[in-house]
Order: sequence, then structure tokens, then C-alpha cells
Amino acid sequence: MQIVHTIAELRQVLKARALPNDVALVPTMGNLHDGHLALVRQARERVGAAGTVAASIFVNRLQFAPHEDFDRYPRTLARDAELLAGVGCDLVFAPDEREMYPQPQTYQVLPDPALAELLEGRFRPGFFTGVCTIVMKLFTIVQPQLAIFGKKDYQQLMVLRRMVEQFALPIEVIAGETRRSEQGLALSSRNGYLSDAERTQALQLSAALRGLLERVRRDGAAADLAVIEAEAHAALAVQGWAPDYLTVRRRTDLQAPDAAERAAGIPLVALGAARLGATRLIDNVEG
Ligand SMILES: Nc1ncnc2c1ncn2[C@@H]1O[C@H](COP(=O)(O)OP(=O)(O)OP(=O)(O)O)[C@@H](O)[C@H]1O
Ligand SMILES: CC(C)(CO)[C@@H](O)C(=O)[O-]
Ligand code: BAL
Repeated sequence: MQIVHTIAELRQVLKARALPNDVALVPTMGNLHDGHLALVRQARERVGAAGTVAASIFVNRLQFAPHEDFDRYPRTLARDAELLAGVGCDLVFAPDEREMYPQPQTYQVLPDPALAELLEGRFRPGFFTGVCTIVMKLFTIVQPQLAIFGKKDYQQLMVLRRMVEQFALPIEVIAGETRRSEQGLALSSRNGYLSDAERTQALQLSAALRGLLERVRRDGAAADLAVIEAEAHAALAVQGWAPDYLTVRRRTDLQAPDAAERAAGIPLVALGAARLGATRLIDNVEG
């Protein structure tokens, strides 16, 4: 496995490969866990032994608001590289900020507001602009044929898929299923911020989302979404969380399903974000 820190080195390595047109990219912010490693394995399955699996590690300042955890986000490159080598990654691109943003990134990619201004976008204004801008930049640098993103960041995956579609980028976007702990906690770098007690308590978020989805399914056309969501919100708050949102949406466009759609049993997803102490977690459940 090769580790490169500059765009020039990366281009050289990619050019020298036998099959330069069979590159899969797994973008990450590092501090890797089994969820990331599953994406790398999935990439390998898709490109085969002869293809190239590249992972990027870059904590992208552009997608963090000033009050968020950019400064304390864990940077663990040596350990990440060992883990990536262990799952057969070929190439790690780990640029520093000067390499990615040698000048202020004043050209940016504005995501479709219909997708990006709700849910995460409402609570993290500018987040998806930061994500789309860095992912577009990674795409132009690495020029992969395939890119893999996790469903744990469900809305991010949808926003990026639409970006690829609208710019007609020649890249296939693949979704990786959410990896969970045995108890059901979605693996996330930010779980590292949790105390042992909080880690146990964190299971309440996915449980709340499963409960919400089951109730909407059970009540069908009769479900009063606003009431059911408000009750789920209040129940999580009583358990000590500060929820941003807990909601059931259509899987196609993240809009609320109407009564006819609920009666017809269209594909839904329950999505949530909530703070436990100082840690903000997100999760979602399809059903
Ligand atoms: N549990 C998981 N299962 C599958 N994919 C995941 C999981 N967690 C993260 N990913 C995916 O890995 C990629 C990189 O994510 P990132 O580096 O932000 O990790 P993260 O664990 O989501 O971090 P954070 O806690 O900061 O949100 C994204 O495509 C993300 O959706
Ligand atoms: C896609 C991504 C690597 C862009 O910085 C980030 O948002 C993430 O890790 O999900
Ligand atoms: N995992 C998504 C990246 C972020 O929360 O900043």
C-alpha cells in the first residue's frame, strides 16, 4: 500500500498503474472503524484484484461550522494506514490543508437545496456545500470510476448521488450498508467522544428510530406524522438527549410521505440526529 500526501504524487502513482481506469475511491475523514473498512472491502470486491482501491483521509474544514468539532476531530493517520493495509487498500491519499486548500476555496459546489436544506442541512447550514466541494475536488484529483459512501450518512449519500447525476460525472456511486456494534449502535468516529455510560445510552437513538418507523407503518394512512415525531422527540429528550430531528421520510427524496403513500407502503426511512452530552450522533433505519 502506498501513502501519498500530495496531488502530484497521487497522479504519478495512478498513472503508473496497469489499469488506471479501474479505480474505486473511499473518501473518509480518518479515525477509521469497521464501517470504513467494510467500504474498502466492498470497493475491492467491485474492482477485483487488478483494480485500484484508494482511500482518502482528510478532515475537511469547509464542512464544519465554527462551533463544531473540527479542532478536536481525531487525526490518527498511522493507525488508519495499518487498518487500511490490513484490508488490502492499495493507495491512501492523506493531504494536509495546504495541499487541498492552498488558497481559500472560493469556488464551491452548491448542492440542490431541495435535498440539502432539510434535516442535516437545516441544523448544519453550509455542511453539504462543504461536503460537495471537497468530494468534487477529490473526484477531480483521483478521477475514480467508482466511489463508495456509507448509508450511515444517508442524506449525504443522496446529495452526492444527485451531484454526480447533475454534473454527469463518469463515476458510479455505490452505497455501503451501515455497520453497527453487536448491540446496534451505528459505528461512527464520533462514538469515540462518548463515555462508557453514554455509549450504552447511545443505543436509544436507533431504538427510537425503529420505534418511530414501526409506528408509522402500523398506523399507515391514519398516522399523524407530526404528533408521532413530536412524541419520539419528547421521549428521547426525557432520556437525556437533545434531539435536532427524528423524522420519517420517503426514501426517494427525503420528503414526508402523504397518507396515500403510507397506506401503499412505499419505501421509507426514519432519520435522526441528537446530542448526547457534547456528542452529536446521527442514524437512520430503512423500512
Ligand atoms: N457505520 C458505518 N457503516 C458504513 N459506513 C460508514 C459508517 N460510518 C461511516 N461510514 C461512511 O464512511 C465514510 C466516511 O465517513 P466519516 O469518515 O465521516 O466517518 P464517520 O464515522 O461517519 O465519522 P463521524 O462520526 O465524524 O460522522 C462515509 O461515506 C460514511 O458514510
Ligand atoms: C464524504 C466526506 C469524506 C467528505 O469530507 C465526509 O463527509 C465523510 O467522511 O462522510
Ligand atoms: N460523517 C459525515 C461527516 C461529518 O459529519 O462532518
